[in-house]
Amino acid sequence: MTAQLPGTFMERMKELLGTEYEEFIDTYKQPPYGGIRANTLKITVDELRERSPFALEPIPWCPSGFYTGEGARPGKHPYYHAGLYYIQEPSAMAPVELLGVQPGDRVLDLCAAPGGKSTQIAAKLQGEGMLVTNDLHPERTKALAKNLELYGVRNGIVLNESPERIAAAFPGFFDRILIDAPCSGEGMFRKDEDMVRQWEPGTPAKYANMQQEILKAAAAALKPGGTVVYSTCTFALEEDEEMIAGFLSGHPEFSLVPVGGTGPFAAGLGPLPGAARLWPHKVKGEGHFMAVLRHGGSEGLDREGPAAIEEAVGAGAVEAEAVKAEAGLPKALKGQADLREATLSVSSRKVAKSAFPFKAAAGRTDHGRGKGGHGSGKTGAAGGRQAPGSGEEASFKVYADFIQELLGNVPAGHPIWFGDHLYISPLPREALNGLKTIRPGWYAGQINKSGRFVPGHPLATALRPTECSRSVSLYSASGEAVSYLKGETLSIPRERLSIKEGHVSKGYTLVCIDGFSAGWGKWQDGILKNEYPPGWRWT
Ligand SMILES: C[S@@+](CC[C@H](N)C(=O)[O-])C[C@H]1O[C@@H](n2cnc3c(N)ncnc32)[C@H](O)[C@@H]1O
Repeated sequence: MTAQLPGTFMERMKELLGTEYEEFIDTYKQPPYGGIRANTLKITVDELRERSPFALEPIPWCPSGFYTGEGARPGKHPYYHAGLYYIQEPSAMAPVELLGVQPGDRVLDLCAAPGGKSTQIAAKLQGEGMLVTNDLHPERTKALAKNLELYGVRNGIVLNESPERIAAAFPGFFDRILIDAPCSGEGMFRKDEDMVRQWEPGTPAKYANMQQEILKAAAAALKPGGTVVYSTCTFALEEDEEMIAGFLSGHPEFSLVPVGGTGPFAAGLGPLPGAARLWPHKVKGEGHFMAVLRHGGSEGLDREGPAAIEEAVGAGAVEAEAVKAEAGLPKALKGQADLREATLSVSSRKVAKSAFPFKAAAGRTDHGRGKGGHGSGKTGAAGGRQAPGSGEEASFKVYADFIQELLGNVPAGHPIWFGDHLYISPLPREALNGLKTIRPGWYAGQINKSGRFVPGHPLATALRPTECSRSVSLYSASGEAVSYLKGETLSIPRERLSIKEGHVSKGYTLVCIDGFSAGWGKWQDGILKNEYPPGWRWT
């Protein structure tokens, strides 16, 4: 690295590390490590390993993560554009591994942009349960939303809120919360020299104040018995062990799950050996700190809360059980009869029309085909834009007919209309009322001026070719995949299409790269018209 490390920082590290200091400081002479993580929503770890165009070496703390080595350019391969892997700094893959996410969980990622850890959480959820992902900075939520779309996440909601407002809307709601805290970034100095330039001796204290507030909000949004993982990419004690020690002393209902000193994780410093550190002179990765915090809610309390709802939904005995289970619902839903809809996981199944109680919007929308090509604008406060209209049933029918032909079923979830744009959400609209919502769910598409349903790009990226009545696979090795990603029209003979029995060859076709969905095309008479959005194209 060329930037000069701040003297105060070096002095402090000498004090922290003692005899290890020389070894630590030598790491700044080496380049940072690069990594990718398999997106297991689309590809298995073994398959990625077999197909990878560059050498992969496993990362010890993340079963789906790999070092890519020098010379690899993972961002310049069609597989990146098909969302098969996320490019991520190796140490940054550790916090989500400690969060213990299971399919079906309700997970909140409070400081999420640009979405590295959110996409990792989504892969662990495997489409079941929900991910509410948030960032305070509006500009940064654009990349967050785009990453959820690129990686084929169906059950994600993107917010642009303060943690306090999220906690107020969702008290005691989430099973697991990740706080990948804004921090002074000392652990990233080798990778990001701008962080060195921005650092001042008072920077850690400035962030510590923010971190305290975020932890407080997370504690309020967590359900009894739930887990919070707090992580930073800094070495400063006041943002790491001291921050967590302070939190624990003010929140006796939480305890630290000891992970430091096990496997690849070094023990935490000073008062908190059970917290975990990744040191750049001990592992192949940048500096990271992690603490796993468990709420000690009693099993009994937990059973009366959200877990009881999940169970009731699973058993199909919904109506009677749901009434008991109000405790774990978002505030906006308390007192509502239809608790069932709050807990449906987003998996493919037939949905009765009566399961969609929300009105289609008759109002204006900012979801035109903008840069992202599929409604990339902000939706505004959920519930604020949509005017109840009489067109709900008609709009839904247009969508349902289209999607039934395309997929053979109607994906489960709550339809949320913004103008003519439809999202399928893991939560009902009311749960998001008053919150700045960037993406209320999986973007399905829009009704155009001619009254036809036009499928959105994120609908395609989250589908498997076997789900779709028409698909075509392009070869990454031949150059045709890159032509598609550049937006070119392709000649594709009918024999290359996979068409399900009873379906015609003409129409929207899922375009795949070596069998992995990448976007839409419209096939007719040997020509595949390109529907890959302009803002996503290969340049
Ligand atoms: C370390 S970065 C997150 C990286 C992200 N988790 C990932 O894996 O891609 C911290 C993020 O916190 C956001 N942030 C800063 N203050 C915040 C606050 N008070 N509440 C929520 N997010 C905040 C920043 O905009 C930044 O995107």
